[in-house]
Amino acid sequence: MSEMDGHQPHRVDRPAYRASDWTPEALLERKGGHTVSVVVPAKDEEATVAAVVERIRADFVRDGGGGLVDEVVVIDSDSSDRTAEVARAAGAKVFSANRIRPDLGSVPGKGEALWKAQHVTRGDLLVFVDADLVDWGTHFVTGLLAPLLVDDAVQLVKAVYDRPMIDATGREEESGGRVTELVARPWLALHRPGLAGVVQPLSGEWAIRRAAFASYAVPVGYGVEIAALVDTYDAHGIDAIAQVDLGRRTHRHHRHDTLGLMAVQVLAAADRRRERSGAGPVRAEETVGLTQYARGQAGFEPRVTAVATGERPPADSVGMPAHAEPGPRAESR
Ligand SMILES: O=c1ccn([C@@H]2O[C@H](COP(=O)(O)OP(=O)(O)O)[C@@H](O)[C@H]2O)c(=O)[nH]1
Ligand SMILES: O=C(O)[C@@H](COP(=O)(O)O)O[C@H]1O[C@H](CO)[C@@H](O)[C@H](O)[C@H]1O
Repeated sequence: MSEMDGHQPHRVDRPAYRASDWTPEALLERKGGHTVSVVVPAKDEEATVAAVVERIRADFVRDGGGGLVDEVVVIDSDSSDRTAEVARAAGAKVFSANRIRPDLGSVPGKGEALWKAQHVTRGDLLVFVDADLVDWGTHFVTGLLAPLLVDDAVQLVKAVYDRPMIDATGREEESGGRVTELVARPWLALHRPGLAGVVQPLSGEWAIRRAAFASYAVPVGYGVEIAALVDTYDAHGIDAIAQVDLGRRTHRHHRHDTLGLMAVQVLAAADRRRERSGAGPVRAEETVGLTQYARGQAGFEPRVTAVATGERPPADSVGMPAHAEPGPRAESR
């Protein structure tokens, strides 16, 4: 296993690593023959997309080439606002998702944007960053790239961060990641317990080797992240997945009703992969360990809860014991 600045690259079975442990300069020395495309999927993000593009370009793109990042590409999903214009003005290469490979048609969705991005980017390393970020930093890019540059075994890098929900008054009201907590983590607990160590399975900031991503089927909607995670695990094993602690991230949040739509897409993508191993229907164990996370002294610490998932047989299938009379004999006095 290679080292960077005296540190071991992060593995899922270890505490998430900190982005600050890799300097841009040290990473640039390790870049070698790699090319890096930062891809920003955007739908109606005119308020935030320019800052995302400008800050990444300013820190990592050199106009003559040779920077840590070779291109910043915005994939516009039919925005109804000025997303494409402001992104282009910020220096991004901007493509309209439905104009990429028109021979293949077009459907709305984030996964569609990321799948089509493969046809208009040239990096062998792809870094995906959402366009609606508010509280973030360009260390997101170095942190996500580092494990791919220092360890050939790593195929996918997932962001780990605090995800506070900020209300209209700017007050932090609770933690975000509602589909993560209510859909993704429970599904992983039931069907891929080996991925319980992934702190943010749906994080929208992630990096992947193009060759791996290009070998996966990609859900057209919000199932793209859970799919890439499960596909990497199934194809390359747990050691191909790294996590990096990026500190804190806030973004524009969905209303609850639209989260339902996202949940359907995450579940549909996951369920398509549930029985991939051909092992037949997954027997729900009597109890399942649900792993949840809270940030502690040493980073994100897991808390595992045994959740009862067993079932009783139909009542009419269990005969009464010979001596017992039917009726509420167990009534407490
Ligand atoms: O059809 C879509 C839906 C979403 N997005 C982008 O994908 C990212 C994540 O989407 P969203 O913010 O809706 O999800 P959340 O982060 O709130 O779960 C954002 O940059 C969106 O602009 C996109 O490019 N096309
Ligand atoms: O993590 C989640 O539960 C969802 C919703 O987050 P919030 O409840 O709005 O903070 O957000 C993530 O999931 C989406 C589906 O994978 C990704 O596309 C988003 O980028 C990511 O923020």
